Amino acid sequence: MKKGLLIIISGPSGVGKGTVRDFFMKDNSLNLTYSISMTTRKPRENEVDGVDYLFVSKEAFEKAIENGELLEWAEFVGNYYGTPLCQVERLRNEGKNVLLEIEVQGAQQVSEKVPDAITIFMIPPTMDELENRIRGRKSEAEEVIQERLAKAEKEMKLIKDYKYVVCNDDPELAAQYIGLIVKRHMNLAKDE
Ligand SMILES: Nc1ncnc2c1ncn2[C@@H]1O[C@H](COP(=O)(O)OP(=O)(O)OP(=O)(O)O)[C@@H](O)[C@H]1O
Ligand SMILES: Nc1nc2c(ncn2[C@@H]2O[C@H](COP(=O)(O)O)[C@@H](O)[C@H]2O)c(=O)[nH]1
Repeated sequence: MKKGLLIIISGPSGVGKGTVRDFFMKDNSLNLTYSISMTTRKPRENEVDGVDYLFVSKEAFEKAIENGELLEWAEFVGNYYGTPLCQVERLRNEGKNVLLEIEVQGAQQVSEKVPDAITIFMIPPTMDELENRIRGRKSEAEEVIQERLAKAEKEMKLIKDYKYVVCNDDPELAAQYIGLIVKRHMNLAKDE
């Protein structure tokens, strides 16, 4: 069986990665599975352990790093985030296309380890709109919003490291575009 594709989506916090994902994950023809990350961040009100993230303690996360259980990991605004390696490998070996929604340092680590990973950077129409979205979500305290916005300015400079850039103006259109990117690479893989 052919190994599944590895797709990375990065983009500043609040750009709408999760919102757009909800649209394209409905398309079964993309054969996509979402890789559930591990994090030390506290769950938001609507988040479920084992669905949105594996919520763990700092100690458990550091143990996972020590044991080599993570494909990549990074610290983002005071918390650890990482991708469990065995989950990604198992799913890809089953022929599933695996989606990682991770920030830029993690994306860089994965690109080095898996050079044929498909990298997509999601941008907002404007930075003011990014601020509106992150504030509109009402999930972070003011101090955290400020930190995330400052981080976003730095992350935007790394667009050049990604193969594709998708602007999330309309989430359905952005999802369609991501679907086309995945289909293109599925067709290329078929011909290999
Ligand atoms: N195209 C869009 N137009 C207007 N609002 C949007 C759009 N896409 C997403 N949003 C809104 O922006 C907010 C942030 O979206 P979302 O939580 O999906 O971002 P994210 O990139 O996954 O954030 P994070 O990386 O912090 O988890 C949400 O309130 C969402 O409803
Ligand atoms: N390097 C990694 N980054 C990750 C992972 N899972 C999520 N993220 C990114 O972290 C920020 C913040 O996420 P939030 O849920 O607290 O808003 C965002 O850019 C995510 O894409 C991961 O496993 N590794």
